[in-house]
Amino acid sequence: MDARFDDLEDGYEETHYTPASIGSPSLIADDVHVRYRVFGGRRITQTDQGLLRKALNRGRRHVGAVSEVHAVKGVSFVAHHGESIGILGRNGAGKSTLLRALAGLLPMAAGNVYSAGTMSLLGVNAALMGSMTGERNIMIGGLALGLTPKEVREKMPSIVEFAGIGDFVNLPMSAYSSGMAARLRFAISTSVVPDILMIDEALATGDAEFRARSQARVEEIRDEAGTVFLVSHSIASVERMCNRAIWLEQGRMVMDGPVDDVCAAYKEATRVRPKKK
Ligand SMILES: Nc1ncnc2c1ncn2[C@@H]1O[C@H](COP(=O)(O)OP(=O)(O)OP(=O)(O)O)[C@@H](O)[C@H]1O
Repeated sequence: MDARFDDLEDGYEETHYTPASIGSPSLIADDVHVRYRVFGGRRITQTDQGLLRKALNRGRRHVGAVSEVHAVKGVSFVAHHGESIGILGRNGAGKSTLLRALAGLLPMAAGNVYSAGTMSLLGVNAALMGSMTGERNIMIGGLALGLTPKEVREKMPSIVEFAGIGDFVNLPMSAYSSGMAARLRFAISTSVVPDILMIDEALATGDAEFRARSQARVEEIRDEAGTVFLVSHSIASVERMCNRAIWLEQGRMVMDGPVDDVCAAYKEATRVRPKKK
């Protein structure tokens, strides 16, 4: 067991949760591990200086220590159609890494992910191009989601309306506010109902009205028997939008269960207690 994991109060054990009324499995994560390799970051010692000189003489590009961050450590669960699963955890717990690995965007060091159906990851960094107009981004995004040019053109007005960007659609996205860009990203990514929608903090931006509309869209997707994953620092968002939650701590799954139980346990564990005098 990871030494720092012992610090967790009450020592929650990993659980394997199967909801009472479920659809068929949509995604299975089996003992998923993700490691990042990090170059540099250590104080240069005299030995390193010697190595550095040698490496430079040989014209190598990467010099310095290589270390590893074991960001996700053996996470397993089964997600079902019709479930909306919140992923909770403190900064650096491995939430975004897990989501990207589930979406197939990061290589896994070990383990497997099996999924049934199309996946769409909606993140703060989802690629839209600043130098292109909103219209062009909608076209490219739509094609990337598997629509034909004709289908994208048909959906264009509803995407623009949902995003609430009006005439800005004809301007380069570099002229958009961050909220407008986030709304357009959300509108494009959900214009085709994916079987599995993964949302990484993307709902944190936008005003109250847009948050309500995006929540309704997420519910629609869930109701169409899709599966939704939501990474958020807002426990309230997870409670509002999810029926199940997974809590990660330092890359490990601490708890998986009904959203109210997991949120209550997470709140209790992360509560700031006044120091005893
Ligand atoms: N590209 C990267 N290279 C090296 N280490 C990384 C990289 N991305 C993340 N990490 C490390 O992996 C661990 C998990 O990071 P991750 O971003 O998945 O956590 P998170 O729970 O989403 O955090 P946050 O809530 O702060 O967004 C952290 O220790 C982080 O420092």
